[in-house]
Amino acid sequence: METLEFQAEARQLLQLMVHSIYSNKDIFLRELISNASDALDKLRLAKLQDGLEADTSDLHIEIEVDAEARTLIVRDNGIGMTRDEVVELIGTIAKSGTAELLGKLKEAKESPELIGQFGVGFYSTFMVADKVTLVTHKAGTEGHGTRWESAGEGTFTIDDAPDAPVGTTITLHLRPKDEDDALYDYTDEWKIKEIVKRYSDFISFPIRKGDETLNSMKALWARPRSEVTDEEYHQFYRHISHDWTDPLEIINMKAEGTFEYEALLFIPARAPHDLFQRDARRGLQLYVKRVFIMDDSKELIPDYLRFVKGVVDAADLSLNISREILQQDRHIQMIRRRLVKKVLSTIKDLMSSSPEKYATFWREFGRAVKEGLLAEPDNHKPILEIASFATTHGSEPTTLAAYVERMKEGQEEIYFLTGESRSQVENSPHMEAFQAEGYEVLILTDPVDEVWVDVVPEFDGKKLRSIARGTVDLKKDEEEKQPEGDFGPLLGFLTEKLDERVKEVRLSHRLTTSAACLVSDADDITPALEKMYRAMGQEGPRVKRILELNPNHPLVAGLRSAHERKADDPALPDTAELLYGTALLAEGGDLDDPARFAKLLADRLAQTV
Ligand SMILES: Nc1ncnc2c1ncn2[C@@H]1O[C@H](COP(=O)(O)OP(=O)(O)OP(=O)(O)O)[C@@H](O)[C@H]1O
Repeated sequence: METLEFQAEARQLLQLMVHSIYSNKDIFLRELISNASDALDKLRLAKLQDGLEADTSDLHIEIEVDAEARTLIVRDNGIGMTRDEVVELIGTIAKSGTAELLGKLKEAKESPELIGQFGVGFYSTFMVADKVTLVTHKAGTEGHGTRWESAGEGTFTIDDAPDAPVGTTITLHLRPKDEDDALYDYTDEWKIKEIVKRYSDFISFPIRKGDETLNSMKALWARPRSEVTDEEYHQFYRHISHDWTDPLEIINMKAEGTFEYEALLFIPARAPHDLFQRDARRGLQLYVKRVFIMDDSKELIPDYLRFVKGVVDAADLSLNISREILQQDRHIQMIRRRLVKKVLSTIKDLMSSSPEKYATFWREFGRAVKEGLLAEPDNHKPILEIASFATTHGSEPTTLAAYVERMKEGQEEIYFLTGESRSQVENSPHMEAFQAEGYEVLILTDPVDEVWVDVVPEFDGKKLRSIARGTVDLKKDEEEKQPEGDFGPLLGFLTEKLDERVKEVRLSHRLTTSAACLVSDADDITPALEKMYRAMGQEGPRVKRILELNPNHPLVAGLRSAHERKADDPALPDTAELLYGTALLAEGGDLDDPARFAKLLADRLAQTV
């Protein structure tokens, strides 16, 4: 027999379990049944796909209690574990995010939703037991099995188990019952029945106690929606998603005819902590004729809808289907298209039927959904229809349809400005004329916004237009206040002086109070995008922008007269640089040489005091 130590993080998590932070301790049984069900799925699959020799004629889960000895046993005849697997899977928790979870748990005392998000699984047994024994024998291995035992403190023991049958048996040595602490008598037959019915009814293998089968085993996705309670759906959602919070929306689909499939999808109520982590688990579960085939099937749902959870059960696929074949399978691609369509239309329906749910959805997942504008050009329309954006119109986000409805007479384009934050965008000089003239501007501050706006040309026939690009002329029909004097020579002079930084200096129609601003040419990439490419390691040529001057600003008017009086005034090039630097700072940009700018400014200020 060997005594081993739990890994540090596992130990901390166990501590939390022993000193029970959960108010609901019943769920330990759900976790054990869930693991057993997975093990049964795996055995059936190993036989089917890898030709493992195993008896799968009576796959089941068995529960046994002994009131006197105060033990509860959960047994399965599934895949089992090797000794190494036991040590690794049960003794360590190298799951990503565990450290983060522990940090958060320390702050919040009662936080089942946090635990649910990470799934402590097997360790939850220590809420109700002061000793846990696990005996297991891996299918397909000769010789003895393995016995693992722990009191949930620092260590566990591991030993040979000579006569262990294939599968896993877990014995809980129950703590004394303490109903004030929601610790019930888990040897009580009624309690066991109640828990199984509530949490595990849909499990597709029989859960037996004595001669009785406690669960109905009905595949939830095959039952008509009207016959399934929300509670049943929610438990199933937990089983497949390990998310404690109830889902926001449930989607049933059934296709008959040439290619039959059923799907049960869930839109979660909040984003998982790893939504934007590349290595996160994603994808749906794939079944073929009620037989579990694989988890995390990415082929069934595009990346931008990676938060959708659920099951697809296809009738006409081969049980031997591999991931490689899935990727090319025509039927799978068709199912995927239908699922996308259904998810998008469900969200669209939410917008009118339940605006609150929609708002939650967009807050949690909008950033991911917008990636779809890049990935699926064919779906621009349905994606834009369910999108909403911050706007200068008010503090609530707006849909594009609502924006279009509010467009001023004569306005033909949808205006937007990208930036790092709402306040930066709102205070940008580019905004001035639009605000002064009462045009609504969308405020786009997610990194993905910089990118999709380049590939989406229009919505509802209206062009999407960055107000920091190209020329603007908001007062087409009105008589414009003509600036006094001829700016030609000054503009020529500045264009030459600032040649390394800008491609042109011209007069602006978009400024009302600022002296100057920088704009991109209509077809050039924006500085933010340039920065993103650089951050990804792609060096490109720096794209020069255009400096626009406000002819009605005293500084610009003064500059014009100064240049007129004395074109070779040595102070003028410095002023040009200051003007450029100020414009860059105003939009939140970075100066190339801040020290030089500060010196120029200080020298200039010194002359005025
Ligand atoms: N009855 C069992 N038969 C075979 N393997 C098991 C069994 N119970 C647990 N395991 C193995 O131990 C691993 C850890 O189990 P645990 O319940 O701690 O986490 P999990 O099931 O992976 O995660 P979650 O609880 O979030 O589903 C499982 O992934 C599985 O590989």
